[in-house]
Amino acid sequence: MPGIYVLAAAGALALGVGYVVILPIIHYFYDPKGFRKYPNFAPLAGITDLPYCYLSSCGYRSKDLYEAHKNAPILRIGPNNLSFGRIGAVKDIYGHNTPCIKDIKYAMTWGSHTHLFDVIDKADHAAKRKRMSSAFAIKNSERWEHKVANVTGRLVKALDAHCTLPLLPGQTEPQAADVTLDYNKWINLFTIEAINLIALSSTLGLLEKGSDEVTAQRKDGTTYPARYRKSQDSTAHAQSLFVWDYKYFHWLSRLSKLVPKYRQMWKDGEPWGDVIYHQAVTRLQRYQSGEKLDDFFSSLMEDKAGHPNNLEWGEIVAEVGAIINAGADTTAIALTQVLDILIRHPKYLQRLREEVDSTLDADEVVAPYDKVKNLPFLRACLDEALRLIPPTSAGLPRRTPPEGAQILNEWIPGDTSVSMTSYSAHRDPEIFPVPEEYNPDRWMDLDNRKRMEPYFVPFSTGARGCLGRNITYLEQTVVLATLVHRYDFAVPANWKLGRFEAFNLIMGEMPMKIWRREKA
Ligand code: HEM
Repeated sequence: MPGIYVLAAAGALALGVGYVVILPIIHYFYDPKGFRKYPNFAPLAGITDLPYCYLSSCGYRSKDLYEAHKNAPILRIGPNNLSFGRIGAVKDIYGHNTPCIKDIKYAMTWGSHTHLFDVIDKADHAAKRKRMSSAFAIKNSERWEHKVANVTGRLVKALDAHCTLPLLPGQTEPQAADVTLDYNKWINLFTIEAINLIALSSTLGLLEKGSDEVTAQRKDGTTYPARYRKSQDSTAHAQSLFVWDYKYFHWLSRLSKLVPKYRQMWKDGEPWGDVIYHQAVTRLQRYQSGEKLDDFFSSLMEDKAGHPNNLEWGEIVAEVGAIINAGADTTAIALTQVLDILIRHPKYLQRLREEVDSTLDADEVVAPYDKVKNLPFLRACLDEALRLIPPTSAGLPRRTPPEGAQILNEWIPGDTSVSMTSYSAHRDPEIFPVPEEYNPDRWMDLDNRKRMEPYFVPFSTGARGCLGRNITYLEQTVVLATLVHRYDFAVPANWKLGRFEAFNLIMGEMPMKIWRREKA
């Protein structure tokens, strides 16, 4: 009798191995889509998605892909997954007329309801986008300037408390005791507060307590303390390692919990859903008590004429999550990078200061948006940083329609996963000469700007392009102008900003000495 069990177990094992290993190998040689003509990004990429998962654990996936694309316009990065490395692919994959839709990668992390960011179906997306787009329109975004000014004022108060005396004449490096600030931490607290105020009229008090500790709430109503940024980043980090293998994502996620490092990562990420839920419930209670507030939540609940949208509660929670998720870390990454780059390019920092100083009064604390929104060099500095290191550098996965699609003059069969990184797009030397150089001047000539803009895709492009563009420029413009007007900065010698690419980049600490400028 035991022999039968052994035989059955051996049979099951053989079937399992056949399914997981042998079938993909047969499929690779059978090659129904003709993908073997494309170079593999890694030796086994035609057979399994695991090499791409491995690449995701290495640090900066998009940068590595860019290097690999130098000799190959199209790379096979998984059995059914092609990466494009020439700029013409941007329009074909992401442009307004693309037949491609978001790939099933987005469905891997669906909750009970889809939201604006992860919905795949075109009609469902159009309905969601229409509901939210008036709130995101430039006129409305600018209406929220007072919210951005409020949070910037609170950031200034916190930074003032970290100020030290100016560097001595001739001193180029800060003393260790003067490095009082992790700028990246504070700018994250700023963007979390800003998006929660804009989206939900909520103030979390993070800039006052200097930490990301908030309340999380389970579906049964019980609450517990949680870390906002840590749970958001850990979720993003853990998901980004395995999500590229659509077939085995859930298995790999479970298996990874056997490794202490990943188990801890998933655990740290657990409160994220409950953090969002608490924010949504708190705002709903205010809505139900009749408070009239000017924020995104109001657009979710009612249309412009004040008629109820009658969304299911699960969808409301999902949309709240999408906005506060998409709207904070991206802007924090941009603001961290641009300051880091400017500190390393003092001549541009000086030019920016002169431009900002020429429009702000010496004692003005928070830069009024009206005064700084059209400063050309300020915008050039921001755009050049977004070009050089896009906060979302990643190849955003799209899926060709069943009948296939023409990409980069190649016919790509249906239901294929396709992508191009903005990191590569921004390095096309024909469009952006000397692409590795930080050169804000390339944005100063209007004709040149017009020529580059179609290929400048930090916010992606087309129907699925970023809706929060106006809001992030509002935040970035006000904050950067305020900071360079009021402070001077120095970072330790030999220190380098750390980056890990999850879906967006996750930035390391930015240790800094900060002091008030004499004239401000
Ligand atoms: C520097 C800042 C930002 C960058 C670099 C950025 C980048 C992007 C990118 C690349 C996408 C496309 C993602 C994809 O196809 O998977 C996107 C979509 C989106 N972003 Fe942003 N974003 C930024 C700020 C914001 C802000 C502040 C908000 C909200 C207030 C926001 C809300 C959204 C939403 C809702 C979508 C989904 C749009 C749709 O699918 O219709 N983003 N963003």
